Formats: sequence, structure tokens, C-alpha cells
Amino acid sequence: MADWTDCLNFGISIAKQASEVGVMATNENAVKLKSSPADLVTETDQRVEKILISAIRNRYPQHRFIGEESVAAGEHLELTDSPTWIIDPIDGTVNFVHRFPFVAISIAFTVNRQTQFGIVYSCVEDKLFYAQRGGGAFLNGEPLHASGQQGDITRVTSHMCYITHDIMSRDDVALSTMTSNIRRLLQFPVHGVRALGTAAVDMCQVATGGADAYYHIGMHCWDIAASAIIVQEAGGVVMDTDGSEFDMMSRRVIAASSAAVADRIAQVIQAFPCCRDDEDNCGCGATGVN
Ligand SMILES: O=P([O-])([O-])O[C@@H]1[C@H](O)[C@H](O)[C@@H](O)[C@H](O)[C@H]1O
Ligand SMILES: [Mg+2]
Ligand SMILES: [Mg+2]
Repeated sequence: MADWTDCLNFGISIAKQASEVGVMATNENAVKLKSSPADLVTETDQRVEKILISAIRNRYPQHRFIGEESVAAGEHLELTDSPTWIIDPIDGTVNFVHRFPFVAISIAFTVNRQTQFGIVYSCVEDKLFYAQRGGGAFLNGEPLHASGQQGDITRVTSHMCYITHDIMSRDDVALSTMTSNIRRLLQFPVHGVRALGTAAVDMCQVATGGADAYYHIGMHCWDIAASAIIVQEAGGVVMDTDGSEFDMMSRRVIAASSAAVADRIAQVIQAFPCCRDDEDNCGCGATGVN
């Protein structure tokens, strides 16, 4: 089996460099809207993606890329069997623009469409989450473990803390589905519900054991590909919100401390239509969903 440790180490070093010269070095206020008033892009997002891709391409000229801002600029999104880097240059752009202190660089690496490692660097906190397939998950070098919360959620809820995605969409159907999902989850006597505004860092909270579950509908593969393997390697579970196997292109994910907790959330929440990341114009009728 191939060993991708060299790529992992390179990914970690360029994530830290890009944070220093890009994310942390800029006070960005030149903002453009993408799919909704909460879906933003800045020149720093684009610059950081260029820094990352050119450094990786220089070192690994055969590798392919799926980058949020390259796709936004019209590049075709296709996950092939080739070694592929999936990049979100700034996850939490709304936070970045408002100087709310959770922004991350998220990098996943796939071979034969299977994720080999994931890196989530939470820049302001200086927290480096990473995991390599079969090698465990780490935060700043210390092993990570999901909470281990097990069993029927109706019995364990008094100990549960959920993390939910922030509401980016302004589409009516998506908005009402998301708010009613939160209502349904709050009908369990959970300790609390949180959202930090970066899907990558939100989901890593399940890997730390700080949150027992996270779900998101409408995000993209670059938001969660890296944190998915970090959760799995920390002993947690990731699945589709319909209870099927996790598919990073489906734009739906549940991450949880155990399969039982993930299953229970899948039974409670509802999805809304959004096109898969790897299908153009799928005909689902979704507009502006994020
Ligand atoms: O645009 P971006 O800041 O990279 O990523 C967004 C963040 O992860 C946000 O938390 C999530 O709710 C959105 O779905 C993502 O698009
Ligand atoms: Mg993102
Ligand atoms: Mg981004």
C-alpha cells in the first residue's frame, strides 16, 4: 500500500505558510457575493487557493485539484482515481470578513476516490487537526478521540451536545427545512446546540469529543472532506443524512460519536433538494442553496 506521509507533511507545512502569508496577514473588506448574501468570497480566498495549488503543483506535478475558488471560477469539478487535493482556502469566509475568530484552511487528499488524509488548520486558534487513513487523528500532535457517546439518543440526550451548521441559505425551502430540523433536535433534552461558522472546524469538534454530533446539508466537498476522515480516525462515524454511506459529493453529512447517535439523527432531520457537487444541473430545482 502506498504511503502518503510525505504529501501529508507537505500539506501541513503549506497550510501553515498560507495561513501566515495569506489569511492572518490580511484585513479583508473587499467582499463579493456568490450564491446568497451569506456566501462570500474575498481576494484573500482566491490568493490563498493560488498559493496552495501552485506550491503543491510544483512539488507533485501529476496531482489533480478540486479547489473551491477554482470551481467558482468555472473549473469543472470531477473526482477521478488520480491523486487529488481537495481545497477550501478559507472555510468560514463570513467569519474572516467580520473578524470572528474561527477560520480554517481545509485540505483533503484522495487516491482512487478514497480519502487518504485530511488537514484542517484553524488559523486564529493555531489548532492543527489532521488524520491519515489508519493512523489515528491528532490535534497539535495529541491524539483525538470522539466522545464515545453510544446508544439510543432518547436515553443519552441529557449528555448530548450537538453542533449544527450555520444557516447560509436564503432559499425558502432550504431555510424552513433547516430551522425545523433544529426545532426537532431541540425536542430532545440536549445540553446545547452550537455553530462556529466553519463547517470544517465545526465537524472537527466531534473528533475532539467536545460535540457528540454534527450535521450539514448543502455544503460542498471541500468544506467537509478533510474533517470527515479526522472524525473517522478519532473513532467517530460519518454518514449521509438519509442514513446511507457517506458520500462527499452528496452535500449531506452527519458526523457523530457513534453509529447509534448518527442513525437517530438521520431519523429526525429532513433534507432539502440540492444538486450533487459532481453533477451540473441535476434538475432538482434547488436555487442558491449553500
Ligand atoms: O464558503 P466557506 O466559508 O468556505 O464555507 C462555508 C462554511 O463552512 C459554513 O460554515 C457553511 O455553513 C457553508 O455551507 C460553507 O459554504
Ligand atoms: Mg467552506
Ligand atoms: Mg471557503
